[in-house]
Amino acid sequence: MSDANLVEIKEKITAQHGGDERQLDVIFSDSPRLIVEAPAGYGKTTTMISRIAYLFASGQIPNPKRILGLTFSVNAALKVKREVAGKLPSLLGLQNSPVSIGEKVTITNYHGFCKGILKKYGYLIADALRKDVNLFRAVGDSDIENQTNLKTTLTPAELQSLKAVETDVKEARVPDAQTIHAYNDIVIKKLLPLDYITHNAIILFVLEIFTNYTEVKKFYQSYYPLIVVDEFQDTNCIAWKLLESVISEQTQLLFLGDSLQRIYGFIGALPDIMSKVVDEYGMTKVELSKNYRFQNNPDMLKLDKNIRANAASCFTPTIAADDVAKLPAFWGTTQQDEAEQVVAKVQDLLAEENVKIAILFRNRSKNAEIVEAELARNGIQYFYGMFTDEDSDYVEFHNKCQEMFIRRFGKSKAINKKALAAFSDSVRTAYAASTGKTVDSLLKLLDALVEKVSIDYADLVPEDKYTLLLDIFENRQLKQAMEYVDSRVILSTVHGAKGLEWDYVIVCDVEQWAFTFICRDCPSKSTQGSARCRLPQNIPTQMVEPLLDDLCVFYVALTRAKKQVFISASGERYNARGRQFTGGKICCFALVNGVRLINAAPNKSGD
Ligand SMILES: Nc1ncnc2c1ncn2[C@@H]1O[C@H](COP(=O)(O)OP(=O)(O)OP(=O)(O)O)[C@@H](O)[C@H]1O
Repeated sequence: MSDANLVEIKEKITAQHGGDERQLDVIFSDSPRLIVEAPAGYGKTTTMISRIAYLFASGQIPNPKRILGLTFSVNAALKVKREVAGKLPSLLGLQNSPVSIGEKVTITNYHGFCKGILKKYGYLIADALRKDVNLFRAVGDSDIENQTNLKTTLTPAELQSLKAVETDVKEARVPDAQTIHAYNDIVIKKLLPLDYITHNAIILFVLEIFTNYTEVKKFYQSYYPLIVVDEFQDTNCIAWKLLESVISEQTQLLFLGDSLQRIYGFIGALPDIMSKVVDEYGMTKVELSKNYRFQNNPDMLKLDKNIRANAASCFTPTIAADDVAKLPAFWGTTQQDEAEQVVAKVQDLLAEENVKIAILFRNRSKNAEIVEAELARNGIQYFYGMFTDEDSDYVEFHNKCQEMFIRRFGKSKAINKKALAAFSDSVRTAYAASTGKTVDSLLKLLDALVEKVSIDYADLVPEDKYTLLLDIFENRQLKQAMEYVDSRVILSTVHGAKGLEWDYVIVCDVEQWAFTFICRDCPSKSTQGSARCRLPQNIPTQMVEPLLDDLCVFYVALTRAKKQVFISASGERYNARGRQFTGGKICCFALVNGVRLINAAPNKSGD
């Protein structure tokens, strides 16, 4: 490429980024190993997309090498791939489709990456893997016991071995080579013959191949001279081991993430991975400087900054009076009172044209049902998205979809609009006798997803459509299709809302014992007399880590709002078993240094 062309490409990217110097430093960097840590909305994903597009457009990926881009889900990967493809025509003056960039860039998630390797080399450890790995039904290890045919084929000792590895992964301990081999052996001998594979095995098979066949590992190390990872904070221990296996001394790295958005600690996301890799891999750390999501709302900017300052200083930041963020809040004496205020606000906000609102809860509970009933009573249409990954209806629906999908499209992969519509009809028929609202919502999500793939993703090759849909079913990701649902109001858990955004967000039940359970260890838990719960001056050591984990969930909830977030709480709450408690208080997270609650009721102000 000529210098003039390179200058032109750089100028175009600079203009697209509005001259944001920090972002441009990352995009045009010569540094081989970069880690970008930045809060929600600072443009991490946007920067990653431009970096890939720049390297591609400026011809910096020599044939036959590729960039490996890893994201949290195949859905996110697909969006990145489409956006890179979308940028290239303006940079190169050529038409590029996601298919043609696919020759230079592999963008997928950890499981997708491993499946690609197993398709080529799986036969090295199991003959059964000569068959397309996508034809096996993938199950979570914790789900094995719920599948009668799997439970009966495994001896108690084998089941125990599989579970022990699952526990290791959840607790961020990498199993050793011998344990991995023993685990894989059970899956190969007992589960593959029944056409099942486990989520962990998809990665552990590859780790075993890399251990036993170093030439295969070396091939991947040289095939991917640059590895880019988005949402790096959610990498778990086996995914990290996999990544380490494909990093050679020469590999260039770009990791992007935000340690305060790590909300999957409970399933094994490594606690300090963002800081750990800086030294271990000699990475240059870059911080982005501008929040684009909240750029038009000074209070949201302050809120973001101050919550982060609390996390960084173990809740002892010094914040000037001028910098304190106002956070609009509702307080109800009862749950019904809280629900009425939330719904009145929703009605108020809906007057704005095309506005989208999320009502978020930490968990599914009777509290959420009361808000839901109030929405219904006021005739407000809403989408019920209160899923949790462990919910049996939710898991079972994904398993069913996966099974029916593989049966229908596994061999032919002939996916077109008509076939997909027929597929979602057949799932609907399979659930004809079901009356539960979870299944009802899941059927709507399936329709929305199928429509998205049929219309917006019509240009994808059938193989890519197959991979996308199968990944969503395998990894219980239908909740991510909430962004395609045609509903102005959505009820969701915070975990379900990860990576999504709405104009307005109301976070409900921000109460002691409801939003967090660290209260158990808290010396302030029994203080009487105020409707607010403050953190103790000296936080007990055992409380710090769980406190920060829960603060991450609060932070993710707050930062899903593009225009404004509200919180609500009440003196009454119900626990998971429906038991009623009174005398509740607003959770300490909403009262940390640098946050001032203001009355969110329309036309009112003041504390
Ligand atoms: N340089 C820029 N100029 C204008 N808009 C930008 C710029 N960078 C990012 N944005 C916009 O800001 C919003 C947030 O960007 P992006 O999703 O990349 O942030 P993020 O850091 O990945 O956020 P999160 O951590 O929540 O996933 C997007 O709407 C994006 O288009």
